[in-house]
Amino acid sequence: MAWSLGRICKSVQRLGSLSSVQSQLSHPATSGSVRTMLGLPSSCFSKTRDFSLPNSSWGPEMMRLYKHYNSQCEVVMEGGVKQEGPWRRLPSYNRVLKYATGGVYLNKIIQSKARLFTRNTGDPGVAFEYVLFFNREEQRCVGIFQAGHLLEGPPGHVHGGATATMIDTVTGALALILSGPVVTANLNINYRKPIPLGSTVLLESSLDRKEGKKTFITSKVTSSDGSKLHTDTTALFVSISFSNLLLGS
Ligand SMILES: CCCCC/C=C\C/C=C\C/C=C\C/C=C\CCCC(=O)SCCNC(=O)CCNC(=O)[C@H](O)C(C)(C)COP(=O)(O)OP(=O)(O)OC[C@H]1O[C@@H](n2cnc3c(N)ncnc32)[C@H](O)[C@@H]1OP(=O)(O)O
Repeated sequence: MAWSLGRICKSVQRLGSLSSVQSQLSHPATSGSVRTMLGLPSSCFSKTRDFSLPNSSWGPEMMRLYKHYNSQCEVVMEGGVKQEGPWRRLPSYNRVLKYATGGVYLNKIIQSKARLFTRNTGDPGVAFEYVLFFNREEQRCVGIFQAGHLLEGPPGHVHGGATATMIDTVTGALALILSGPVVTANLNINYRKPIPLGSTVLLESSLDRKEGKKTFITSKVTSSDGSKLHTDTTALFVSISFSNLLLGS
């Protein structure tokens, strides 16, 4: 059933409430948490597969880092009492809003087939495999990224655009959590060392500063053991009126 524009805008106004985003992120992630986080009913979402959970394509390094951060999402206290840890895993779906991004004016086929392009391959492991974790206290996000063989740029290495996509994803997620609806205004990437295809790398992003509508985030990509610097980045996100985005203006 198609959504009326009024209903979409109403939901989006709730999305604009940073406190609701923050309060949801202060609770353990569940499959429905993003829905609740965005203040949208389930009919606004398409597939519910959470792509940030391990699958058979994840290699040993990807699993090691995943377990490292995931184990810090919940800590067991004396007496076996479980308590929230410093990190939250961020669930990830291939479509957040069925009718987002000017979608109300788009061709219905485009609307129904549109997918988040980092999550649009059927076969696990061939392109972007990643999971994001958020640390509220430290105001930072980490991404663990395993680069599949379809992301080749220079022979045997990851395409710089694919790396930029992952940097945008991790810095964008942090900006969104900290500032509400934003768009990337500037992404300044220094490529220091190529990333071998098939390898797992760590993306770390942290808040530099906020100035009015602007949120500045810094980020680096390293090898999974942190010994090799692949990129360093500064990013600027600008707060937007989310309803303008939906209306296509
Ligand atoms: C995108 C949806 C966001 C919401 C998503 C919701 C749910 C998502 C859930 C999960 C997320 C899943 C995946 C997310 C993954 C990655 C995130 C991807 C994000 C993107 O991939 S997003 C697409 C690419 N992105 C664009 O498509 C932007 C096009 N662009 C514009 O929409 C405008 O250009 C805008 C709004 C940027 C500026 O609007 P404007 O021109 O009206 O300027 P405005 O006055 O508002 O600027 C205020 C202050 O920013 C300064 N400023 C502006 N631009 C600057 C620049 N480039 N360099 C330096 N400073 C700049 C001004 O100088 C002023 O500074 P001051 O206040 O100091 O004067």
